[in-house]
Amino acid sequence: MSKQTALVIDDERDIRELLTITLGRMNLDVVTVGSVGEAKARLGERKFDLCFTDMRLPDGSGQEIVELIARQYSETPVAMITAYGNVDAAVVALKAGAFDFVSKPVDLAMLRRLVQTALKLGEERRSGTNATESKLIGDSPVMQGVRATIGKLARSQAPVYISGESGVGKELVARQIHELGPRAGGTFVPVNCGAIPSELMESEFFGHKKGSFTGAHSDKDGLFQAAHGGTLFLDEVAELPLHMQVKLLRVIQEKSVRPIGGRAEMAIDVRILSATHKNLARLVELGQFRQDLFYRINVIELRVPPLRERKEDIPKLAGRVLDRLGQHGGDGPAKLRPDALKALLQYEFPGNVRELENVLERAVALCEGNSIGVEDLRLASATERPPSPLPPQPPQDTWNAAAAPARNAGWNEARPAPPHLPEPREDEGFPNDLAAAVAETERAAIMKALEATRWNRTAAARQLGLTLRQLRYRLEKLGIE
Ligand SMILES: Nc1ncnc2c1ncn2[C@@H]1O[C@H](COP(=O)(O)OP(=O)(O)OP(=O)(O)O)[C@@H](O)[C@H]1O
Repeated sequence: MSKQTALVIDDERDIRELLTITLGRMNLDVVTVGSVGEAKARLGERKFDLCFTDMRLPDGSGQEIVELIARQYSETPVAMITAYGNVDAAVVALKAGAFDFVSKPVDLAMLRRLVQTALKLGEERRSGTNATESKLIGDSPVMQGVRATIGKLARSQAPVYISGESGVGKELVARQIHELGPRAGGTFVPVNCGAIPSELMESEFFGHKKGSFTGAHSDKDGLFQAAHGGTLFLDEVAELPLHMQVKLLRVIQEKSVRPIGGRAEMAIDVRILSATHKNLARLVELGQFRQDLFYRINVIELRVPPLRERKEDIPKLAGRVLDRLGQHGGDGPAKLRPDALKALLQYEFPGNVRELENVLERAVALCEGNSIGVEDLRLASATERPPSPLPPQPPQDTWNAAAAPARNAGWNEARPAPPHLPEPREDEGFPNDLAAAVAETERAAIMKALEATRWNRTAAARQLGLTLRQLRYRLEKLGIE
């Protein structure tokens, strides 16, 4: 197999050399350049498996490169090398599609972990546009219905409201609608509406101008601008506070946004997909969600059925999860014994596919000899199981999956919500190693959530406003077993 190749864009010779040596030791070929112009030329010549770019370059910015890669070479994971102390730039880069950032001075252990994760990500992305398609597993009639509807919805530009219980795959479906449609070249921006503090929401969605409020040190684009030409996925849309609902409605209607402190409206071209596990129609009745906004976003509804309505998909889903988990271990994928498979088929899965992933991940850790038995699954019995938190299902419409075929949905995923760090007090000065301080804060928050949930990663991820995948990425990055 030919060696994987990384592109390093930095005008500092020392950094180029450091990365060349470190990546070389990881068996990667390295191409180095010192400017945006050269980087563009190299990117046009060949495919890279990974890219590192400095933020400030003599003829432009690393941000340009991140955006270019997100647009044209989206299978190449790109990490931003940020100047010491510049978290804001890192967040901007993450929003633009960078998968991570590296602070100078570069910590070699962190760098190595980052490279490993990036290469995995790249492989996942490269497994094809069909990656998404093949990722949405299930041949049950209801899932065939979901796929057929996704195909139709991908060709339309209408807002789609994706309903369904927690963990059924709503985000996955939203991504597929984006990727199979004409906006696939644009950015898919997932936003977990429940994870953004209310006071930051307006700035996060619409951006702000320098000096418009304390702390607005520079102009900043919002999520709408980031999704321009692509898709904005409003996950947990029911969590939007009423004042934001009004503002969002206006933007959807006017197709333009005005950043906080800005004078001019900016035209935006964004397709809105939204999702929640709550019963939005019921929230409208209760006056907790604006009816006018509900009608705007719920132009078409796509319901993703719970896993218990498609139990025949469980073996294939389980097989895929075990294959994925097996790639990290030495003994290859674990296998389910017949008693374990039977138990999975009988179980109701209130947490749906996410719970199945969680159960199998734990079972792989517990089982002996790579063979999973029923005792390794530790499934809750009907009596000890908490009552289903699931709301009554909203009514279905003609696009609905159960009737015909069809439907399914972060800051998150590629753009995780950054941890909310306490503002450094002036008298405290700044940490002398920002990356380590950020990692420490992240580690503390994650450990707290894991302990509070007795190491139930699914529940911990939910508490942290992350997807399970994001949490896993962070656990791996921070070396938490
Ligand atoms: N049909 C499927 N095939 C393969 N993986 C799936 C499928 N459905 C869901 N998953 C996996 O299950 C996990 C949960 O999916 P996802 O995050 O899309 O659910 P969700 O409905 O958006 O959850 P929430 O309501 O909590 O945000 C993810 O890891 C996703 O990849």
